[in-house]
Amino acid sequence: MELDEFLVNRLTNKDLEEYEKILNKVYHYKMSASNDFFEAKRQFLEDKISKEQFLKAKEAEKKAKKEFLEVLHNKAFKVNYKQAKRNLERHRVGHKDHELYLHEYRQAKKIYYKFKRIVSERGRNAKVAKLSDVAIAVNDLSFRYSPSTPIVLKHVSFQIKEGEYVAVIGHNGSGKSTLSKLLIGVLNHNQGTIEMFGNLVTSHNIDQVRQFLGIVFQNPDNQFIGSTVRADIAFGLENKCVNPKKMGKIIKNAAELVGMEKFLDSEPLNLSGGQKQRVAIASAIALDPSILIFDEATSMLDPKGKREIKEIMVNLRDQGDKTILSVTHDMDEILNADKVLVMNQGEAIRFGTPHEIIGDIGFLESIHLGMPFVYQVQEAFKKAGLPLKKASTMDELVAELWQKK
Ligand SMILES: Nc1ncnc2c1ncn2[C@@H]1O[C@H](COP(=O)(O)OP(=O)(O)OP(=O)(O)O)[C@@H](O)[C@H]1O
Repeated sequence: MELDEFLVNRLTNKDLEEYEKILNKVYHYKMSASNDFFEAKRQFLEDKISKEQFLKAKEAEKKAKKEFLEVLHNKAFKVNYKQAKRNLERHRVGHKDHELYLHEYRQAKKIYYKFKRIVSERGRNAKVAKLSDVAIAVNDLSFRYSPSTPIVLKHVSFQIKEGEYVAVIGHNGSGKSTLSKLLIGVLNHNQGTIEMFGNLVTSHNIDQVRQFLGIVFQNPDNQFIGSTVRADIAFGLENKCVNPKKMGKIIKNAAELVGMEKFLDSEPLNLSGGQKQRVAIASAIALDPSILIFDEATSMLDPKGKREIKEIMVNLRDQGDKTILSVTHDMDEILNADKVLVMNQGEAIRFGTPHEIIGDIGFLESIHLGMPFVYQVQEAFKKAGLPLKKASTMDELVAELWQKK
C-alpha cells in the first residue's frame, strides 16, 4: 500500500475513510497471519509440517505485523494538522485569506482527532488487559468436532483464580485434550464462553489473548526449535521483537528457573527427555506469560524426568504469579495442585481440592481412576488392619511408617 499518498497537505474526510479501510485491511491480515503462525507452530511441534513451512509462516507473521504497525503509526494526519496550524499563523486576522486558512485549520484539527480515535480503538484492540483476577473462566462450554460427530464436551463450567494450580484429570477420551485445545484457541468453541482475565475470547482476539499463555506440550523431542538451548529460548523472544540487548538476561533467568543455566550452549541431541522438557518450560517462561498450560507434559518422561518437571511446576506456583493448568494422567501430580478438575465423558463432574477428590475412593473407582501412590499404601495398610495417620506426601508417609517401626 502507498503510505505516501497520505503525506500530502489538505487531507479530507475522504482520506480518513480511505486510511481507516487500509488500517482495517492490514489489521485483519495481521490477525490471520498470527493465527496461521500459531497453527503452523502446533503442526510443526506435532511433526506434521517441515521446519521450512513453519519458518515461512513465522516470516509471514513478522511481515504482516510490521506492515500493520507502519500503517498504525502513520504521521500524515499529524503533519497535515501542524501544517494547517503553521499556515494559519502566517495568515492572521486581517490577511485577505485568513478565513480560508482558518477553515482549513479547523478541518485538519477535526480530522486529526478522528484519526487519533480510530488508531486508539485499534490500539486498544491490539492489547488485552487484565480486567479480573479470574485467570480462566469457562462457562457452559460445549463442543463437537463436526456436525455429524457426537458432543465431546458438555456444558463445562469452572473458574481458575490467578495464581492457582489446577490439575485436569479424567479417563482416556473424557475430553481433557479437547478442553486444552479450546483454551489455547487451536479449536473454536461451538457453544458457551471462555474468558481470560475478564476478556471474552473470540476468534478476533485469540491472538492477543495468547499473550497470556505459555504452553508446554507432551513430546519433548518435538518442542526444540533452536539448535542450542540458548537459541531455543531466544526464538520466542525474537518473534516477540524483544530488545536484543535485554535478551541475554531474560534467557539466563529463564534457564536458571528450570536449572538449565549450565546447558545454554548444549545441543538438543545431548539432552535427556526431562532436560528438553525443562528447556520447553524455560522457552515458555521467558515470554513471561501469566498462565502456563501443561498438556500432559510429563507423560513421556522417565520417573526422574517426571519428578523434575513436577518440582518446577510446584516452584512456579509457589512464586505466586503464574496460574497453572496441567492436563495429566499422573494421579501423584494432583497432590501438588490447589484444585482438581475431573472430566468424565465430556463433563466436568467434580472441581475441588485434591483431598476432596481423593477422599472419595468410591467416586474415583466409579470413573476408573486410580489413587495416588501415597494413598494406595495407606489403603493397603488399612486393609491389613494397620491404619496409618493420614499422610498426603511421600515424606509424611515415610515419617509415619518410621514411627510405626
Ligand atoms: N479430531 C477429532 N475428531 C472427532 N472426534 C475426536 C477428535 N479428537 C478427539 N475426538 C473425540 O473426542 C473425545 C474426547 O477426546 P480427548 O482427546 O479430548 O480426550 P482425552 O481426555 O484428552 O483423552 P486422552 O487421555 O486419551 O488423551 C473422544 O471421544 C475422542 O474420540
